[in-house]
Amino acid sequence: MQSFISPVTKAILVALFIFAILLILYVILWYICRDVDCDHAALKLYWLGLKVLLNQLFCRPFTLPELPRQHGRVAIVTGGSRGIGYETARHLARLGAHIIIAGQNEVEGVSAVKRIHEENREAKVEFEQLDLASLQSVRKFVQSFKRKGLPVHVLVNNAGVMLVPESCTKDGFEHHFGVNYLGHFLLTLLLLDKLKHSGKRGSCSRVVTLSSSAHHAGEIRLGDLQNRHCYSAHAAYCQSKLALLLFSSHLQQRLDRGGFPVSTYAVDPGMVNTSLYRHLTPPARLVQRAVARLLFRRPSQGASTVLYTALSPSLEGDGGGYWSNGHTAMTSPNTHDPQLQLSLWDISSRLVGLQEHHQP
Ligand SMILES: NC(=O)c1ccc[n+]([C@@H]2O[C@H](COP(=O)([O-])OP(=O)(O)OC[C@H]3O[C@@H](n4cnc5c(N)ncnc54)[C@H](O)[C@@H]3O)[C@@H](O)[C@H]2O)c1
Repeated sequence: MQSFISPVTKAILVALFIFAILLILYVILWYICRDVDCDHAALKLYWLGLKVLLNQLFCRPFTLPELPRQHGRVAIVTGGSRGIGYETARHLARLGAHIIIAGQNEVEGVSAVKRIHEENREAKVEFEQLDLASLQSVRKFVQSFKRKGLPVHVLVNNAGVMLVPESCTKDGFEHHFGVNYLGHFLLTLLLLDKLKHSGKRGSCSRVVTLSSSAHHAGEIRLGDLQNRHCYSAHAAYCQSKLALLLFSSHLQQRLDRGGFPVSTYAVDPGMVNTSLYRHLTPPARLVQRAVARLLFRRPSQGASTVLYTALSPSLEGDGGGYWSNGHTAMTSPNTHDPQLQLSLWDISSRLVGLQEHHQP
């Protein structure tokens, strides 16, 4: 049968249809966010999530190439007892590395160690207590690790929380800022002498930090890092992920200036089906659960770019970047602002009470 609609009219109708769908989705998001929003942070985060999901629908997940055996090498994975961190630790253990799972929940940590041992009797894996919501706990973890006399070749700053209700860490910092960012800032800098001594030219030790595409919706307000002006858990999460990205990039510049054999990588694991989403508002959680099985990545897929940046010889000496789905990815423009990086670094050092000699 002959069609009466010309190709141009067809294209216009398709474009109008897509526009209408996007408009409807935007209005739904706006409705879901209306009670929790502040400076449209929630709306921006969910809109971003929608774009990432569409991208994941059409883009194949990155397939991890074969990675070298890791015998004699030591890796620390924060929050390695579940989700992306667990899959990262499991894979590293399979490759023969000695793994320290660092987490705040001992029961979960011990169970993760047991599961890895069940799969691989030879695995060298242990759990160590680390609560990133307490600077004292971070310092205690580093002291206890240093007493073991082990080197550290890979540090994976993986642990994180998202959209927890408004609360403070033991040191009085906003929870996302304190756990996701400041805790890892202090941990990395306290371990830096170990990382410097464990790496060598041609085989740098590596710091892999889990950021997120959510950083695109983030803003660093140097005068209000605790988000006290107008609190939104959404804005706080996005800010913490942007701060991690600025930290990772600035740390690489400092290490390069000192000629130290340590490389840093910031990673977006994609949207992965883990317990990270448990604090979403009820309507958003309902939608997330409905689409998660179909569109979200599995934790092992989320861990693949983490493992790639942590271990791939092809990335040797190629630090300082932001990686997603096995490739370098675009960051938000303010990530490259050197003054912002430096100011954030100085403020963070002061907040965690870091001595000069710990800074590269
Ligand atoms: N899941 C995703 O879609 C996604 C997307 C982008 C970025 N990320 C990032 O990936 C990382 C891992 O997240 P996930 O999806 O596996 O989530 P998850 O909730 O499964 O795991 C988070 C881990 O962090 C640990 N943790 C939380 N608070 C801690 C604290 N105070 N001290 C020590 N450990 C603590 C938890 O115990 C857990 O092991 C996070 O940094 C997250 O922001 C995840």
